[in-house]
Amino acid sequence: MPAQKPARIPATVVTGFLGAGKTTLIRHLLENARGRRIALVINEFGDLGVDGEILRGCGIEGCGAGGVVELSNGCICCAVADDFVPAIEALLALDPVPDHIVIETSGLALPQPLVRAFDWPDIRTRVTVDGVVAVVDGKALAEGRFAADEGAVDRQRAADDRLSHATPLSALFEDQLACADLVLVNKTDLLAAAEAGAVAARLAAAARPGVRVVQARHGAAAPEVVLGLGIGAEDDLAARRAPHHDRHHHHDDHDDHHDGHGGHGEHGGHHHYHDDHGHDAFESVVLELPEIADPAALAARVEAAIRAHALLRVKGFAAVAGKPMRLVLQAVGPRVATHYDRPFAPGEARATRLVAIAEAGIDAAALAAMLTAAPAPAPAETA
Ligand SMILES: Nc1nc2c(ncn2[C@@H]2O[C@H](COP(=O)(O)OP(=O)(O)OP(=O)(O)O)[C@@H](O)[C@H]2O)c(=O)[nH]1
Repeated sequence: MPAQKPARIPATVVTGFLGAGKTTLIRHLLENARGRRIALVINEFGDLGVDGEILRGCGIEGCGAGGVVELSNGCICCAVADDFVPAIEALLALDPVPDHIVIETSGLALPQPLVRAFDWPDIRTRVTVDGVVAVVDGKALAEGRFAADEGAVDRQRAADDRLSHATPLSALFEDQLACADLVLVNKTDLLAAAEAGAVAARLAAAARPGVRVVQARHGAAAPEVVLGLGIGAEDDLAARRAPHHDRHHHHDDHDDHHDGHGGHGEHGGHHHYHDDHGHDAFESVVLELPEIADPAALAARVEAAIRAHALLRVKGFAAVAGKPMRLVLQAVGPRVATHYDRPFAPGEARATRLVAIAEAGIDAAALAAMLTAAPAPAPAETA
């Protein structure tokens, strides 16, 4: 007979903007789980499944052994009852049941509708929200990338004074922060100690009173700090609303305006995130490329595309001619990084696929042309 489990399984919701380090944190938690069975629910924007792949491909023993469920739809919101409840039920049906559930939300998702989903009658009796952890890219914050005055969107906003003055970026960031029970200032390796301290102080002032702010490098926070907060977040949702909703807002229940069913464009997946004003605030474009010759040339093209199209995030995998290993490409803001993670499995397609995410209005065709443009001839290999 399986050991007696507590009445309700704790679930930790990991929120945080695109590229803040959610997957990195979760990987660290799994590496340090010490026998605790952690099940994952991964919800990504864009339909590439990169995070699940990274977590499964990490080669850590027991990594994701507690079960991994992917919700392919980037926005957990009104689609919740369709996708989310069965995902949780699948994890609850595991034998033995997981000790803890960790949910990685998409970097563009609001945590509030997800927490609300735990109020669903069939879920509520069996799972409780242990806590909401907001991972923040300390470097991006220090560089002002979430500042409320970011150009393009403000112009659009100026044309419609019904709207709040928060940009989709800053509004989303505020929402994620307002929902947090713990804030993890990540990427402090890229900051001087004083800068990191200043960012942490700013976040502590912006978060709800009493919320702990801790600093981390490469998501390295101890499981004891992140898991087991025991909050029961589903019971105090009303307190978890960002101030910008009160400034100009008239919707009775804005969270339900999110539409998880992103439209599908011609570029193999074109997702939209609707902000709470009903705009398509963000979009993703999935690009399929042939095997590439030169990782550095790909990285250079991605870097140029980030500048040209103001991309917020690019990630994916590439097959490099002559290399048995799969290349992972990651870009957050202006920086592009690549590394090889694992060999392609026998029979696995040697595909190159990238997902690019930007604020709405991106010219997907021009972006695709830019990234798929025939590269300059690769430098001749010397034997
Ligand atoms: N220098 C530095 N890089 C980091 C740190 N944490 C994560 N990264 C890198 O930042 C990139 C994004 O990290 P992820 O963990 O994938 O971020 P994420 O929040 O899961 O991203 P999305 O799922 O796309 O929203 C990766 O290239 C990481 O290796 C950190 O503390 N310092």
